[in-house]
Amino acid sequence: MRGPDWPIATPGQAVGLLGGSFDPAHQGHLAITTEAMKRFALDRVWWLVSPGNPLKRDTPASLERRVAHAADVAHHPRIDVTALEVQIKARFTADTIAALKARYPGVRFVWLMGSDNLAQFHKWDRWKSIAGAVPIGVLARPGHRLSALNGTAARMLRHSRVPAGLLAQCDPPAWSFANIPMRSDSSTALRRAGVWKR
Ligand SMILES: Nc1ncnc2c1ncn2[C@@H]1O[C@H](COP(=O)(O)OP(=O)(O)OP(=O)(O)O)[C@@H](O)[C@H]1O
Ligand SMILES: O=C(O)c1ccc[n+]([C@@H]2O[C@H](COP(=O)([O-])O)[C@@H](O)[C@H]2O)c1
Repeated sequence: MRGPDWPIATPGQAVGLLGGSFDPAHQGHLAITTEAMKRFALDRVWWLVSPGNPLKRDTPASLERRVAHAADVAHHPRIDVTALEVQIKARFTADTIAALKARYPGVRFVWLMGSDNLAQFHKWDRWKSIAGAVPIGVLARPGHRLSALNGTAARMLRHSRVPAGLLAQCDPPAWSFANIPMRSDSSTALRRAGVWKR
C-alpha cells in the first residue's frame, strides 16, 4: 500500500482504476482485477478506496481500516491500493478521472467496474463525460449481466463497444464487456455474515 504519496505510472502505460467502497475488500475484487489485467492488457491496476460512494446512504467503515484490509487482500505486484480520492479531494468519479489525467499525462487510464455498476452508470454524476474521458472495462457479475448489457448506458454507448484486447489503446468513448468466470463474493454478504463489522 502506498501511503499519502502517489503511485508510479509512466507515459504509455495502461493503468486500470478500480474504484470502490471496499467495505470490505474481498476475493471477488482480486479476481476481477487479475482478469482485467489479462483481458484488457493493463500494466497495473490501482484500487481507489473511496471516501464514500455518492449513491450509497450508509456510512462505511473508516477509510484507514478499509485501506489496510484492502492492502492485505490485494497481495499482487501489479496492484496498488490507494486512497487517492482523499488526496485529490474528489467524491465524484468525473473529478477523480480529470485529476488523474492531469497529473499523469500520457498514462492510458481505463475505468473498471463490475456489471452491476454498468447497469447504474447512467445515474452517475456526468456519466457521459466520464465515458468521453476514459475507456471503460466492465467485468461480469452474477445477476447483473443482462441488466447491464440492456441498460441505458450500454444502449447509449452501443456504437463504442470494442474488443477487450484493444480497449486500453482506444480513444474514448470506448468500452468492453469481459465475460469472466463469475464470482458471487460481495461486501454486503460479508457484512451480513458478521465477518466484517463497520
Ligand atoms: N464479485 C464481483 N464480481 C464483479 N465485480 C465486482 C464483484 N465484487 C465487486 N465488484 C466490483 O468492484 C467494484 C467495487 O465494488 P465494492 O467495493 O462496492 O464491492 P461490493 O461487493 O459491490 O460492495 P457492496 O456489496 O457493499 O455493494 C465495483 O465496480 C463492483 O461492481
Ligand atoms: O461519480 C458518481 O456519481 C458515482 C456514483 C456511484 C459510484 N461511483 C464510483 O463507483 C465506484 C464503485 O462504487 P461502489 O460504492 O459500488 O463500490 C466508486 O469509485 C464510486 O466512487 C461514482
